[in-house]
Amino acid sequence: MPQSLRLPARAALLSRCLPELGVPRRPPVPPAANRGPRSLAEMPGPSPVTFLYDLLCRGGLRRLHELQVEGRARYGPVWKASFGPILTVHVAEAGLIEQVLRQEGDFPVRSHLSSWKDYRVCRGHACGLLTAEGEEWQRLRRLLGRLLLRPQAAEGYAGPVAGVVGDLLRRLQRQRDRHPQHLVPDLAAEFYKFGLEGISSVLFASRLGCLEQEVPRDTETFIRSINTMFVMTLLTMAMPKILHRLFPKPWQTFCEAWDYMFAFAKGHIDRRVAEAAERGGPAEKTCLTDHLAQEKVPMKTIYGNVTELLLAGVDTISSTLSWSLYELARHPGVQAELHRELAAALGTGCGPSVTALGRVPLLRAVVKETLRLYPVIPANARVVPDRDIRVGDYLVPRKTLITLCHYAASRDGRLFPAPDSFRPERWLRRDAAHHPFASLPFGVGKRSCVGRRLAELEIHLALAQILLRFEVRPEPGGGRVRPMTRTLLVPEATINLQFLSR
Ligand code: HEM
Repeated sequence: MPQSLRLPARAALLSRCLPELGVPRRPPVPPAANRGPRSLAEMPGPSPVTFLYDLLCRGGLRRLHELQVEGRARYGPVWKASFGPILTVHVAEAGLIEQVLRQEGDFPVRSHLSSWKDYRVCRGHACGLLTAEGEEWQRLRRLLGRLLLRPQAAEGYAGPVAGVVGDLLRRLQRQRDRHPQHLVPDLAAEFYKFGLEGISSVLFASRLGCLEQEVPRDTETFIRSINTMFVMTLLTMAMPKILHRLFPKPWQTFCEAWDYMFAFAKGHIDRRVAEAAERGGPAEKTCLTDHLAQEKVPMKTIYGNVTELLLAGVDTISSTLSWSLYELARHPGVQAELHRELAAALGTGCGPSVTALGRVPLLRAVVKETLRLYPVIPANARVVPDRDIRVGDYLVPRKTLITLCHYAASRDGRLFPAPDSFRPERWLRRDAAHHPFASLPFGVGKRSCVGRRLAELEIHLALAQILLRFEVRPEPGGGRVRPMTRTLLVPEATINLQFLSR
């Protein structure tokens, strides 16, 4: 690894503390020796027909993450492919992902061809932080960054989140007590409910009852709508718009799922705002909706943002928790060591605090390793709208969609020996091969995940409490569960684990 690719320690520390500052400045990657850049026409890649064949006949959209690995093996770290009507340049190597992200500019654009944005335009909804662009995005980002990303802000949510973790434990206990083998079936479904309850406690300071014995029907429908919307996202993007008229079902289903999510969020926001108006003063417990209302953010903008935050806080948390426990169950040695460290740092009896969890680096390493193997967002994207950019040996024309293949990059054997193995210890002693852009589950820089601190808080608190209370084991006779792409990377089959009391 060239020295220039390693982050100076202080810059790395600064970027971790202040992700808002953007991608840390480092010298640009030097051009290939004695050669001008190649054009897009010279870039290798499958023909549209081959790509379509791969998609439709070899496992479809669910295998998109594997196609990243195959693409890199076949064409090298940069290749082009047409995804339906969209031509996209795939970049599947840490150094080149870094090169793209360093050129993303002041207002990074994730994608200019998004069915999510089309839906908002179609229904007249405001964009939230996920879908907004330009100065509108920057205004929202400053505001939400202050309310979610500052360490003190996220720690302020520890109380409500700990309450939700308590409910999760009671629910897991009930589920495993019901089963003769102490199995909790379909863990991801349990953690969807936890994710939704957790993010709602932060957004509305109220509880939805997702973790009660009887789950309210509207929360079940909300979770189903998220699933449907994600399944339809790739399909609606891959279909040229003209086909929406000929085969209206996918676009209709996609819109109905969003309609439900917007209506669900609006109901909760309106209730919260009405309660505040009735009280005529600040509530005892404030929440993000209160903060946005106090900042005089227009209601339409609050609806747009809260809907997107609700959505962003469900699958991401569920997938990460499910895979973490799945891998810990398959690696009893790591689980035993983590349990030992948690018990030593937190003692038994009292619940873990954020400060105490900071004394368990293995917990953080387990989550990082889980997200390296199963990045919830297996492929991200960037578009540089106003200039051509250099990517490796190529000059990529402005406005080209660039797919950042994080799944392939984080399973690159040159940077992660035994790349398909779960080895959390690799994060405890970083070796010379460490590259800061090789595993970027939360992204990096100005447009990185605004919910990162909240997500880590939820995941760390939940894992610590679960492991202090239970030993998790694989389902007796259960097979290997692989990931699949459903826009996000999720388990292909249900993850069922045994929960044995400690
Ligand atoms: C394990 C959990 C999570 C993972 C792995 C994750 C990952 C990501 C990634 C990769 C991005 C895109 C970054 C980029 O384009 O550079 C992102 C953006 C975002 N995430 Fe998360 N996320 C998680 C949890 C959450 C939670 C709990 C929330 C809600 C509070 C959230 C809210 C958002 C928002 C609003 C954005 C858009 C930020 C922007 O465009 O400025 N995420 N997330």
